[in-house]
Amino acid sequence: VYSLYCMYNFCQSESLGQGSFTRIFKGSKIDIRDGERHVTDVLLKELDANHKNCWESFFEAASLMSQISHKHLLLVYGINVMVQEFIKCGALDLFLKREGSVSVSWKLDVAKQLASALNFLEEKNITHGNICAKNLLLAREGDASQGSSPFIKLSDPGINLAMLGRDVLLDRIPWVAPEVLEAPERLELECDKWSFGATLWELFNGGQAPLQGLDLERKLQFYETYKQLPSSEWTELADLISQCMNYQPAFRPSCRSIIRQLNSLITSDYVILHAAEPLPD
Ligand SMILES: N#Cc1ccc(Nc2nc(N)cc(-n3cnc(CCO)c3)n2)cc1
Repeated sequence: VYSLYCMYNFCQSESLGQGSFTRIFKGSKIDIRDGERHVTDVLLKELDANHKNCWESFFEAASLMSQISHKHLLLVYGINVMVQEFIKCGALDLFLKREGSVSVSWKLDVAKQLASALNFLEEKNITHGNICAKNLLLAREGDASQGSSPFIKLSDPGINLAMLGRDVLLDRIPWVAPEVLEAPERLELECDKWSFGATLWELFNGGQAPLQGLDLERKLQFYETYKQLPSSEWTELADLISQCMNYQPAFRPSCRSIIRQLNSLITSDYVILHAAEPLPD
């Protein structure tokens, strides 16, 4: 395998000028092979903003060049780099593990933001297919004492579920909805509701992965015997999670119902009793 792990980093400062539609930068490609770092100088060619409309031909040319090789032809290392906005605090699961205790209202705020992102996707009839705390990025940590609240962004779903091998799907239990295991090519909106339930569970369990440590056989049995995740002592929350994780897709709540139930959770006295930050005196 040529390069197991390849990270591009390029410094905007080393702009080498302009092509006709492109800007070019000097960068370095870092490969780690047999535990050694190999740094290769690269040139990064970026389609400039006002020519985004011809990116197909830009990529076509690049992919053509990357498929052939000749000593007098330029080597194109790759074009499959997704460039995302860098989100300040990274993935939510790691944040929750690092942070330990965040307040119940902080968690409900994050849950509501995810629910509104799902509501938006539902209105567009778009199924995400990979809702989990790992794919929630924390743009703003939020600080109760400063009165600022957290702000999350849902990451891309990654490779389509239908393209993944069965073991990968099994390993995604309990985030992947049971019906998806049998027909991963027929993704319906309801499967995001199931994953929302599993993500709520992560959110209220310090970011730990549900069913962690179970092997694939036991994970499959969990579905085959219609099991539910260990429920929270907060019964209204446990109810919402089990409604979302209903084995009958049609019985799962709509996004509007999820948002309504989250709003009533926010007003419940459980929040006051379990505020992680000291109560205002
Ligand atoms: N310490 C630290 C730290 C790490 C990362 C970021 N920022 C950032 N920005 C993004 N656009 C995507 C991600 N990201 C993280 N894990 C995944 C894979 C699962 O989705 C994606 N992280 C900020 C701080």
